[in-house]
Amino acid sequence: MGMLKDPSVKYKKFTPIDLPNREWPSKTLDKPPRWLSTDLRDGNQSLPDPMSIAEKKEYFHKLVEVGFKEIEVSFPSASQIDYDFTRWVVENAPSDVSVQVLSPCRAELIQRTVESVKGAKKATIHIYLATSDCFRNTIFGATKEESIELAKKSTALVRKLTKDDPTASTTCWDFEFSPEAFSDTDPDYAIKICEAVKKEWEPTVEKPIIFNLPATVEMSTPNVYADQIEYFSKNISQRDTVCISLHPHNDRGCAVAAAELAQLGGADRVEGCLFGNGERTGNVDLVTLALNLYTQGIHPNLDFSDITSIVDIVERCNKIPVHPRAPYGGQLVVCAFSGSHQDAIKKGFNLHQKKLKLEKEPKWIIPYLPIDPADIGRTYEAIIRVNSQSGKGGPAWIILRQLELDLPRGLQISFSKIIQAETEVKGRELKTEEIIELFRKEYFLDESDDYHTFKLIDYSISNSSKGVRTIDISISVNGKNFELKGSGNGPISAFADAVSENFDFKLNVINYHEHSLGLNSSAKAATYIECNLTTGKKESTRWGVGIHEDVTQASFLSLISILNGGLREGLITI
Ligand SMILES: CC(=O)SCCNC(=O)CCNC(=O)[C@H](O)C(C)(C)COP(=O)(O)OP(=O)(O)OC[C@H]1O[C@@H](n2cnc3c(N)ncnc32)[C@H](O)[C@@H]1OP(=O)(O)O
Ligand SMILES: CC(C)C(=O)C(=O)O
Repeated sequence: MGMLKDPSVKYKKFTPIDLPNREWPSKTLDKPPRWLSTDLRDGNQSLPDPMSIAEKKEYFHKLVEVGFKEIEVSFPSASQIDYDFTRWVVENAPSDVSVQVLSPCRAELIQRTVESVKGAKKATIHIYLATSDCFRNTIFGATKEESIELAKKSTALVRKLTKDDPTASTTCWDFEFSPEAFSDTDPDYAIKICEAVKKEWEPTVEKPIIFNLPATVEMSTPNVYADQIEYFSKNISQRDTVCISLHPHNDRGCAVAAAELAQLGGADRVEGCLFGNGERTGNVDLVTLALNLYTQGIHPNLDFSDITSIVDIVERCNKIPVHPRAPYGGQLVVCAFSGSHQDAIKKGFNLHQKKLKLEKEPKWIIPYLPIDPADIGRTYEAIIRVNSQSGKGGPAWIILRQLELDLPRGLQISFSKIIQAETEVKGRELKTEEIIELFRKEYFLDESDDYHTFKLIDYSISNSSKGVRTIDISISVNGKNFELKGSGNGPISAFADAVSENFDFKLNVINYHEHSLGLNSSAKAATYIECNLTTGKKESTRWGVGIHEDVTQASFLSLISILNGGLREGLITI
């Protein structure tokens, strides 16, 4: 069948509400909302493979650990499993966590639902009733007035069984009403039914009623939902006795935007799921909402310092993977493959490290990284990964992070060619350990019993005349020992002179860099030397790397590293 040439014959454009004096566009988010997790209800009811009791318990503990104080744990009248789990929660929930349970406006189901939370320290009875024309007419065939009457009757029943029941007075009761499909409901009718419910419940400023205004199916652009919420917030009476809650689904992929804009419209609370699990395309992703606040300098009152453990439990219990590109928690979101991104991130971290020496907590201003991965328990190592799209910055970053070697630009370029060739041979990303192994092998950093390599055995340096140093070196190669003499304006030039005088190739130093490694007594020196290596008519440029406690010996090891490179490539023959 395929797409219609003119979809307007089948799909009606959503009619936005008329809100000429909307204020939300000029507001900003300055504080976190109240949060409700519905992972165990909306999230669970939509799973191909619903959570087991054990998984629900584990998940509940994680939600409490993260800091949720309002958790919708079940639809107790749905099954004995849901009912029994609710009883477990009642017995195990911390006293400051409100246990929320959901019921449709059906008397027998409301009774069962209230029964399920008897004895709870804090409990919220959440009832819902579809109010959009589509739902009301299609499902119930009820008039608007009939729906209002059903909502009033259901509220009165909840009240009778909870805050008005003296035998239930040990529980701190809250009440939530959802005009289901609010985002597709006539705004004035939504207010009318909620006014009727509020009149039945009689909330106070101290104990506000929760009106949860769901985008049960996301029908429009996020700004429209913001308008709907602002309109409701401005027109519901006794606003200070009302908590406006959001429950956006993600059918158009705009749930996060809708939730953020609707908070600007006046909402006080957000219902959603971790990493956006839930019916169809999911509920709004609470991780993204919370960390979006965090990266604006506003603590969300939820703790995602160990986001990896949260990803693990969400994936394991839902049996649905977190998308690799899910904001903040996705496996690929704190890593860069492309060379320019890697270069920018590496430079950003270098700058940040310098600022850390001057101030305790410098502002986080790193290209391409909106959040410090360490803040959410992610390692830097994962930030930069290397494939054929990477340039010199990626491998250099990994060498820096893993070996503390801060390669000079020329050596980065030289080593990146080795890496590029390897990524093309392998046709995939190179693992960190593969890059380290390639680096150590390329620059002979490991003691090798390979007979066909130069080894430094010993050396002594003396001052022969003003500014001239002489050196006696013992080196071995191909199992033979050589005693060499050389002189120069320093140890390195004297070493190069000794080698050049005694073998049929010349070493000419053109670049030198060094830095310390480690701290205090365990400190070592890392040296990086680039030389022109001339043998007969052949000339090549090579880098060498040397690490040793003594900076002079480190330099000599760099030169040895160059000689071994020349030997391996057949530039030098002994
Ligand atoms: C937007 C949401 O996610 S709301 C939460 C939805 N979650 C669930 O439904 C999960 C748990 N549900 C259940 O276990 C069952 O549906 C029960 C226990 C609620 C009802 O079971 P049953 O009586 O067998 O009804 P069944 O599951 O066949 O659903 C059909 C009934 O649902 C009612 N229904 C359909 N849509 C809705 C709705 N949006 N709101 C309220 N009731 C609805 C229908 O009116 C119908 O009632 P009827 O049988 O009296 O005509
Ligand atoms: C029960 C209600 C709040 C719901 O889940 C929805 O409208 O999506």
